Amino acid sequence: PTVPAPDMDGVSAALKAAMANGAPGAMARFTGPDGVRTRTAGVRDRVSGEAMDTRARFRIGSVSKTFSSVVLLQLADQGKVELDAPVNRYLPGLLPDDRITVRHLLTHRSGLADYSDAMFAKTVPGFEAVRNRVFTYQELVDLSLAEPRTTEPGANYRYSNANFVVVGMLIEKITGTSAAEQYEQRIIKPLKLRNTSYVHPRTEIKGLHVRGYLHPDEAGAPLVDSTEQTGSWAQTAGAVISNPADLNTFTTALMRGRLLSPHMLDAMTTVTPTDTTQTRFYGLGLRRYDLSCGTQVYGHTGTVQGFYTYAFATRDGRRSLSAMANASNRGAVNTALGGTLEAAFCGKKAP
Ligand SMILES: C[C@@H](NC(=O)[C@@H](C)NC(=O)CCCC[C@H](NC(=O)C[NH3+])C(=O)[O-])C(=O)O
Repeated sequence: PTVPAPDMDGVSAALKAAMANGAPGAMARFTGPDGVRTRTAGVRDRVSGEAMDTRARFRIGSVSKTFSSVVLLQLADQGKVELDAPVNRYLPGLLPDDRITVRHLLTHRSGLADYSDAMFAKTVPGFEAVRNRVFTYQELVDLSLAEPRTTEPGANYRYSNANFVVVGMLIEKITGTSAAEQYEQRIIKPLKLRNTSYVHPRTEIKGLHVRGYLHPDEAGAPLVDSTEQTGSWAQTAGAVISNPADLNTFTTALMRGRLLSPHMLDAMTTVTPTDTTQTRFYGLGLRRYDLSCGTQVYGHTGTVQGFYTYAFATRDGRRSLSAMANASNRGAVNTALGGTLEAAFCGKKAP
């Protein structure tokens, strides 16, 4: 069946809207049956004034959760972990409730509180306090367990970074190697993602990269260059670095069944609603957005200091889009950037 061509003017308009709302720059890369289309706006570095560049690397935030989910689901495919088993079977005594299962982590239904809410209640002080800190997984889990749980296990969707920190612990316990090693072996090398890395706790982004800018809570206060950070507060929940081409390669390979068995990919894309709009859903470490033209796209969003990211593909993997704006703590930028999805996947609005 023919699919609508991407509305790249609409994509550009969304990037410009992201800038108008406070991003120094933004970019998008669409991959489809007619090839690759890219658009950029503004700068990747406010000091040098160097233009945004779709080859440049950046922090992808929670798109990392989909990388972590793929690794764990590959282990499930290999029979090394059972999704409906208690987490405590693999990490004895870690969680105070044996009813919390591996699947509850991947669907954000564990009830484990998100420690990042308190950590970043004051945006810039919170960031400055952790940007050079190295946390153990256990320290992050302890921060979560210090707060009340947010739901009975399995009862409600409650997004939490803690879930994917525990996923990182599971990956390392089950494989006996680091998450970095597992990303490399199972995703980065097989897909030849030459601009994707997990360098936690190193703070710099190697090679050609975008600088990210954090908006302070106080109106009118100067932007904070948040490019260098350990990302240790997020780790397997948000510390992967990538670029638009690699993200499109990743989401399309995932949807085309190159990373998981058909059974496991079906499990991953089996979703439940995350809100009452009936257009936003979550599966296993994967979001589904239902667009106005009826197209359903699968992937993840990312928010990390200085960077907003969208990385989505159609279920058949024939079309993908990744978009990034180098600002954060500015919801209007994130919303504007999200406009790239409708433009790219639904095409030009009928006149
Ligand atoms: C929601 C998003 N989640 C993620 O990407 C994870 C890794 N990021 C967060 O939890 C946001 C942490 C605060 C960022 C900071 N905000 C504040 O400090 C607010 N006081 C900022 O905006 O940079 C997702 O799944 O799409």
